[in-house]
Amino acid sequence: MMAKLFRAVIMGPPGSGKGTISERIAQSFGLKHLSSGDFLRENIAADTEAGVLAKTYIERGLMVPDHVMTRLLLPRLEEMTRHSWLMDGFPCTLTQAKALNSTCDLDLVISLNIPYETLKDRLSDRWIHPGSGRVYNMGFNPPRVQGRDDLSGEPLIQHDNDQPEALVARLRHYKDVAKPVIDLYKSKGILHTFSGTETDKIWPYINSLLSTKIPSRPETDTQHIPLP
Ligand SMILES: Nc1ncnc2c1ncn2[C@@H]1O[C@H](COP(=O)(O)OP(=O)(O)OP(=O)(O)O)[C@@H](O)[C@H]1O
Ligand SMILES: Nc1nc2c(ncn2[C@@H]2O[C@H](COP(=O)(O)OP(=O)(O)O)[C@@H](O)[C@H]2O)c(=O)[nH]1
Repeated sequence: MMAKLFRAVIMGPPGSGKGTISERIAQSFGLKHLSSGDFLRENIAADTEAGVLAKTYIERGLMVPDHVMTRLLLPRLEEMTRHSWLMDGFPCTLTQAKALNSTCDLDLVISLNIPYETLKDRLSDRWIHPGSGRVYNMGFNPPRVQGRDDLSGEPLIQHDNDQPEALVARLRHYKDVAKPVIDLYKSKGILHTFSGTETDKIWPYINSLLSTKIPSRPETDTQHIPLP
């Protein structure tokens, strides 16, 4: 059991490696990796009222409105009083960040700062297993069988909005909405920014930062567990 509960958020533009790094953190430090995208997909699959609503936005390549996100996520976080977690994909906006603030005290925020050319290259080569949200990259972490998810064997797909034509608008939007969130966490003294073009080079810095903040690693809690 961890001595003290630890709550962290990872932020960054599309393709910056949030999901990839979150998995490593979950494996190394035993935090639960919570992903807003996974949580939305679960709600969509379960046909919940919020899931049906969220789907109409996601299908159009739009962000889900703040009130839908907070209504979905905050009650689940409130249930996790006995767990340490790392949240990936939430908060995205200042409204979401303020709502999260009223629910819990964050210990740390990781912000990934990755050059545009790198994001473009990675995303144009990102393949996704739509059922689980597992991601692959044909150069960096290819699936064992080309075009197939490692666990289910189901086909992988690419998202239109990962292609360069959509990326510029997505990045501009990310910068606009994320800036006040980053400023908020900076003013609280909990923001740690990591820059670079390769996850494998950034990872040791994140690893050593977290090693100073999370002394022990529980033997349980080692898997990626999407929100229930
Ligand atoms: N915090 C959030 N606020 C609003 N919409 C969200 C949020 N998190 C996820 N979404 C919606 O769910 C979709 C899927 O999210 P997910 O994080 O899996 O993928 P993504 O958009 O490809 O992000 P990234 O490229 O950064 O991994 C998003 O495109 C967006 O429409
Ligand atoms: N070439 C390369 N690809 C990477 C690297 N890190 C992550 N990726 C891939 O880049 C894509 C985006 O990473 P992901 O973790 O999904 O980023 P997110 O959108 O911020 O969650 C995925 O296809 C990853 O497999 C890296 O250092 N080099």
